[in-house]
Amino acid sequence: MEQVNFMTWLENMGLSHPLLIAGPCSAETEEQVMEVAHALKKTDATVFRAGIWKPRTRPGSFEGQGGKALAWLQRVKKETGLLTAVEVGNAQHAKLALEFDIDIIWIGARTTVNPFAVQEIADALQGTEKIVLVKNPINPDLELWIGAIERLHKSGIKNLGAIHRGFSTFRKSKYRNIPNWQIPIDLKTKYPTLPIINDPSHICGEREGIFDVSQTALDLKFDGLMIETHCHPDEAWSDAKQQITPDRLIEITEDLRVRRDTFEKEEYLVKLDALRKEINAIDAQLIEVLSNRMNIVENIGLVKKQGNVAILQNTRWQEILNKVLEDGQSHGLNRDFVESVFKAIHQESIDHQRKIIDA
Ligand SMILES: C=C(O[C@@H]1C=C(C(=O)O)C=C[C@H]1O)C(=O)O
Repeated sequence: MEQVNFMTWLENMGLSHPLLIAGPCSAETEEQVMEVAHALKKTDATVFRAGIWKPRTRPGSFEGQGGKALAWLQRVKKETGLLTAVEVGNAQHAKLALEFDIDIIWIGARTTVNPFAVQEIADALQGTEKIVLVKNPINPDLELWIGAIERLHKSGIKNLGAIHRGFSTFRKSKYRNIPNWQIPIDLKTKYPTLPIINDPSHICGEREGIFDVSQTALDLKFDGLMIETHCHPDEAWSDAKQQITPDRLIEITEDLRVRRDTFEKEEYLVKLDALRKEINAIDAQLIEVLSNRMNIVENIGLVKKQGNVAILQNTRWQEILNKVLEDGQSHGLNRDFVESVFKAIHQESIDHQRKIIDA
């Protein structure tokens, strides 16, 4: 995909703050949709979202009102001036969204994982001037996310963007979908102008964490937020726990801080420069230390080869891991961080020893 300015559609909105997309998880009734939309007029929201085709994990949950809710969204636009956004899961949905003049069409996380479905949607939307956003796939796979965006781009769709809604995990976590911030950062590195919207509602899966995740997103220079909003969240037909009221949305956006891209004052730049030099020196030391460690690991590999002993020595590895976790804690380092660093080191040690033993 060539580097074009993907930011144009967002710049054309002329906003003085990050883009805010808000609205209920699901369009339930025409009254509910209109009530939320009118309440959102007093917030910073520019776009009204509502799910009308809901991919549910198991049958029997509310699966959305389907095509008939598209007319309700048209009424939202007419009465409130808000732009409208829906999720599409197949080509038929995409065609209907175009027919009903929906402004923003997004591809859901469960659809992004399937290149066949994405291609069919890209074909249905071919050449559209509408804004098309791609949610990250449920699994932490940057290439799959990029692939979906590229399919749309190849279909002549210029007004593109991404939505970061977090990733499924088997690990216990305070999030419903772990953010894995490095993945959207990698996407931004590859396509610097591609707008990325953060979806704290799906990352958190509950109301409490929404402010913190939104602030993190703004600190990482995300271009907007998509926050599920409902006038009576506890009575919502889907995802009741993660929806907030329009009043709470106002409180959150008032408290959020938008940071500058770069420092304006020289004195800060001087301080920053000195600290960055220290970081550079420490990074050089880290590389040196890691390389020394691998040399010793390789020597152990030679001994193992002579003795015909297996690479993995789990008792020793557990002893190391427990020791570093303890040391890490006393140095104020996050446990998950220390664990993932040392697991990566252990994996690399195994790879180095394999080269020695299998040589
Ligand atoms: C280096 C060794 O080989 C493997 C790698 C380890 C490490 O990187 O610290 C620890 C145990 C082994 O699974 C070893 O046996 O000590």
